[in-house]
Amino acid sequence: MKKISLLGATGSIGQQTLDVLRTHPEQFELVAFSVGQQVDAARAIAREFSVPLLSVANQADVKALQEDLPSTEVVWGSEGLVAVASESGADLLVNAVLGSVGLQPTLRAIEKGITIAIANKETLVTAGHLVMAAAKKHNVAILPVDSEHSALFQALNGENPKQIKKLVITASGGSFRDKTRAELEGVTVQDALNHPNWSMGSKITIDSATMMNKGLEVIEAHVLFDMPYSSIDVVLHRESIIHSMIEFVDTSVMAQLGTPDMRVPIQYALTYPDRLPLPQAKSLDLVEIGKLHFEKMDLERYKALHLAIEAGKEGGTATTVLNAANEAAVALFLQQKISFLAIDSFIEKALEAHTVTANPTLETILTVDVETRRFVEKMVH
Ligand SMILES: NC(=O)C1=CN([C@@H]2O[C@H](COP(=O)(O)OP(=O)(O)OC[C@H]3O[C@@H](n4cnc5c(N)ncnc54)[C@H](OP(=O)(O)O)[C@@H]3O)[C@@H](O)[C@H]2O)C=CC1
Ligand SMILES: CC(=O)[C@@H](O)[C@H](O)COP(=O)(O)O
Ligand SMILES: [Mn+2]
Repeated sequence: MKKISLLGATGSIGQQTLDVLRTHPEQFELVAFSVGQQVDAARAIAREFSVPLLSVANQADVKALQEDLPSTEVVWGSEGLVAVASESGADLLVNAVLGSVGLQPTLRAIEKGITIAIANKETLVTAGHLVMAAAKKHNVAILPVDSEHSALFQALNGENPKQIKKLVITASGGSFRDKTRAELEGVTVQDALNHPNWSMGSKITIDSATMMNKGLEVIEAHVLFDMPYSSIDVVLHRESIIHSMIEFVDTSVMAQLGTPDMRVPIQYALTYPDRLPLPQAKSLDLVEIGKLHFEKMDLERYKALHLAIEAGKEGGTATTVLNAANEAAVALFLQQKISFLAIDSFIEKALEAHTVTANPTLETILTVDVETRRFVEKMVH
């Protein structure tokens, strides 16, 4: 039995992780999990999987949950996330929490030698150098869950990374892929949440619509595969069937394909290097699909992708600012306090106002993260 801890159990990735655990009860044991606000769902998960450790976001929820769940220790807040990640005796942490709040639990789990299955891309964007250095020091595997990075990892399949010529990351184009930039004036939250191919949490769905998701993924690929930005391409592929590709030095291209279903990369990270059947996933039928389409990515149309690539090239705290500004701006858009087009202009302003620190410490990253969120929030008041 592999012991699993799960950050973000009530989210889109968290729920699909639980679905994988339900499919293979003989393989996996859930030893700890966290939620944010959804305490009723937490109660149900703790009971269904008989979980000994649970963390919630708010201290106010602890007492009632503890009374209802006598066999579960209930903890809370940022220390609670660290406890779930690193103090539950897990063999593997699935980090499916949203945002850079996932950074410290990830670092603490790595220090304990726990394998990391990472969906939480914000952690790799805000402080990828710290995560990868810690993983190297403690000889811990960082297994990608994000569909594109899982695809790259599967396409690489243990071959020598030095023989990669370039990575090609595919992008669906998001909710507004058929609109010009001028047509984005006045689009609503509801319009933006209507992703053509994937059912995901709100924040990442907005990131897909701005194309910041692909920007974060380019940085994530740079961090995970140690590739220069000049060797990472993005191509628009509206069907989301090819999840990404690697071109090797001899021009041979390895791609990973499949119906868009996050349970596949989630399960692969849980079972790696083995595979297990996943009966609920639909087999790919290329004849039924007929045609796959590819288009050049327009960096003027998708300003957020351009900002992300530039921040990635700059390095240091530039990606911390990019991520924190994006998290804050997307939250404001979801609260209908700013327009869709304000998202990338707020991020641009935050980047312009920031003086980059190279090779930042954890303390610097946490400070820059907080300051950037304040900077963005002040722009609406
Ligand atoms: N959804 C997808 O298909 C994909 C997602 N990802 C990445 O995976 C991560 C999760 O995405 P997704 O599942 O869509 O997100 P969701 O919004 O669906 O879920 C987020 C989870 O994190 C919890 N959470 C949010 N904020 C906090 C906080 N401050 N403290 C503690 N817990 C918190 C939520 O708790 P609650 O709901 O109880 O408040 C929930 O369990 C993101 O980094 C995303 O980019 C990557 C690839 C694909
Ligand atoms: C499922 C997944 O990995 C998402 O990150 C997905 O890639 C979003 O789609 P686009 O950002 O390509 O629209
Ligand atoms: Mn992705």
